[in-house]
Amino acid sequence: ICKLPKQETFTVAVEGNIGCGKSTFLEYFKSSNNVEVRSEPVDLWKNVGGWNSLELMYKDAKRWSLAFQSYVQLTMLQQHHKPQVKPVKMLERSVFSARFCFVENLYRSGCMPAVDHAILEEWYQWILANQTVQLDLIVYLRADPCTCYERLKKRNRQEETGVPLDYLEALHQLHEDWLIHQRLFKVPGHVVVLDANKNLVELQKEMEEKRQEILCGYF
Ligand SMILES: Cc1cc2cn([C@H]3C[C@H](O)[C@@H](CO)O3)c(=O)nc2[nH]1
Repeated sequence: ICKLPKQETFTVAVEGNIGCGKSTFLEYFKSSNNVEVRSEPVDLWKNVGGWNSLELMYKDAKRWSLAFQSYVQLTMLQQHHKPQVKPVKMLERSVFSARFCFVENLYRSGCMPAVDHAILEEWYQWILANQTVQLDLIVYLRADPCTCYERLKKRNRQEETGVPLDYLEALHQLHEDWLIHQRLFKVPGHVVVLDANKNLVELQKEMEEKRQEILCGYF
């Protein structure tokens, strides 16, 4: 068996590209009675004071990505900080993927003005310095961009209808740099990689095999 880390609570973040299968993964772990799952607050992003900030960002990233990503930052922080009842807290993405994948992608692709990026970066540095953002393990659902693109199309989320394959390719590269090559940014905690190209049945088998590693977080 594996040993639970000495701290009484254990935080796992499920990371991966758009359409990689995170919701399926979270569904699977929802059934465990010692895990509490915190899905991405997409509904908040789609309705903040009556505005759909997600749609605005996809429609005009230059104008709205700072607004959207700063709201993502706030809501993700709230997810990190909601008091935990069960021993394992499983987050869908984190403040880390917000910064290293999504914000980085918007900035590098020229969709986010440098001043907006600089302001978000200050927020991020302050949060890391002043807030205890606990993260013990990252589960990386690693899938090819084309697989994600097929699933994104099938899911057919209204705000994502204009997302091109190369957007997913850029996000894929940033996830790989962050979680596999670990060149640019330090990864918090330990990374468990699952092959999310697999279909549901095969992926469930892999999740079962790695369940101990994911839930007990032995390193
Ligand atoms: C942390 C974080 C999650 C996240 C999701 N998204 C987008 C990708 C999907 O279209 C949608 C739901 O994940 O939100 C984003 O643009 N920036 C983000 N940052």
